[in-house]
Amino acid sequence: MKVALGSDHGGYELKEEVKRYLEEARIDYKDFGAYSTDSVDYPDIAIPVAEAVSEGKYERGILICGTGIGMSITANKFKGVRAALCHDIFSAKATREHNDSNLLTMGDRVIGKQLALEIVKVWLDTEFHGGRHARRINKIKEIE
Ligand SMILES: O=C(CO)[C@H](O)[C@H](O)[C@H](O)COP(=O)(O)O
Repeated sequence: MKVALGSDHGGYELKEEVKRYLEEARIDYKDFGAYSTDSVDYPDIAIPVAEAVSEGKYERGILICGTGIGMSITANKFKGVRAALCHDIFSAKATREHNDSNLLTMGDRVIGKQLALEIVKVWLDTEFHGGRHARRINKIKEIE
């Protein structure tokens, strides 16, 4: 699995932790920035990451800002991107099983590092359940 990873300045510290986790787990990823805590506009990072997922260059994306909201709003503008803002384990698991979400967003100013890394692990490891959920996703695809 290839993961496109990005953050703005508000999510930089957590992105670096997620990078360390992906490296330890031997999961292939590309860091699309930010590369420091210098202020950057979240769409400037969300757009290339969501585009890469939309075009199928990366199977999954992870975007982190202060709240995860700006990243989620931006990423969900892209065809085929199903971005899910998750700050708990239940939602992270459910959004994979039910929504086949291909992009995870989180807020570094909202949750702690340990919970965030557990969310990343569950979200990456959980399979889509298909069935009735696929029918619902197809209805979303029809309006894209
Ligand atoms: O996009 C956001 C809110 O939806 C993010 O939390 C940003 O990180 C935040 O808006 C950045 O705020 P700052 O005051 O410029 O650090």
